[in-house]
Amino acid sequence: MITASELVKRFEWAGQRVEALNGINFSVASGEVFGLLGPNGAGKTTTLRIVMGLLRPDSGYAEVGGIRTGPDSAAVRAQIGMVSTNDGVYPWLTVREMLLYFADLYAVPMQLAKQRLEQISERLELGRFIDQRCCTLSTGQKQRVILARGLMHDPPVMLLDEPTRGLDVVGSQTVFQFISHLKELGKAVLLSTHRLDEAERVCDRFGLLHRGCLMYTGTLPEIREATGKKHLTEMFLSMMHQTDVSLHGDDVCQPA
Ligand SMILES: Nc1ncnc2c1ncn2[C@@H]1O[C@H](COP(=O)(O)OP(=O)(O)OP(=O)(O)O)[C@@H](O)[C@H]1O
Repeated sequence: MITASELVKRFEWAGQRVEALNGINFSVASGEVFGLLGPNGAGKTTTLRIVMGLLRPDSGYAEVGGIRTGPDSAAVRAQIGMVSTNDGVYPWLTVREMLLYFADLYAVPMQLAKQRLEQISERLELGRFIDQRCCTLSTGQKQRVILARGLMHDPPVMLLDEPTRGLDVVGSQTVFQFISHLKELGKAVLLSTHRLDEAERVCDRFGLLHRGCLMYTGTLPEIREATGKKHLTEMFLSMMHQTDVSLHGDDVCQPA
């Protein structure tokens, strides 16, 4: 459902060149949760933005449902629900108004949108604050609304960029239960997170990203075998140590 092929992205900033992605490859099938894990600045958000079609790669490509993504690919965006903590909610609309407005933007018929709203509201427990203005919501409530918004047009693909950022344990738990639910619905889910413990529970496969390189890709047993480490946290630390050593005086990292 999602394919990333040899994605390369560089940024120029204040005369400095940043190699945000160095030719990464992965795929995510329907009904699969793929965890894109990496430290700050590894290139996770850049990857998600390319898949969403918000950024154009310098080379390589991303496809969703067999269609190349890019800033002009409205057909691709209709297939994707994007959840990012940077997304604002409309402060003066109530939760209900905002979710129905987003359904309308995606041309979902009003009757169907209302049905979806009811189902999603039940699943994410929005009922208590659904008629409250978004500016009055707590961080956790707002995040549940953002998750709901990504689902109003029932897309086959969900991109979740740090969906638990700023949430407490209970809020994070709700989000991860929601991700399991997306999997049951047969969605292809691309998840970027720092919550390695939760990722270990909910993801089917992983990509360990560091400095724009996908160092390891596979199921947990496959990455365990490749790294000789049991838990994601240990794999993660070992990967960072290895690349820090190999990057000394060099700008190119070597995926394993
Ligand atoms: N628009 C931009 N202009 C310049 N540099 C950028 C831009 N967007 C991203 N970068 C750089 O590209 C690299 C990857 O950034 P990205 O946001 O993809 O990382 P990330 O893995 O999502 O990090 P985090 O976990 O901190 O959110 C970083 O060095 C970042 O500073």
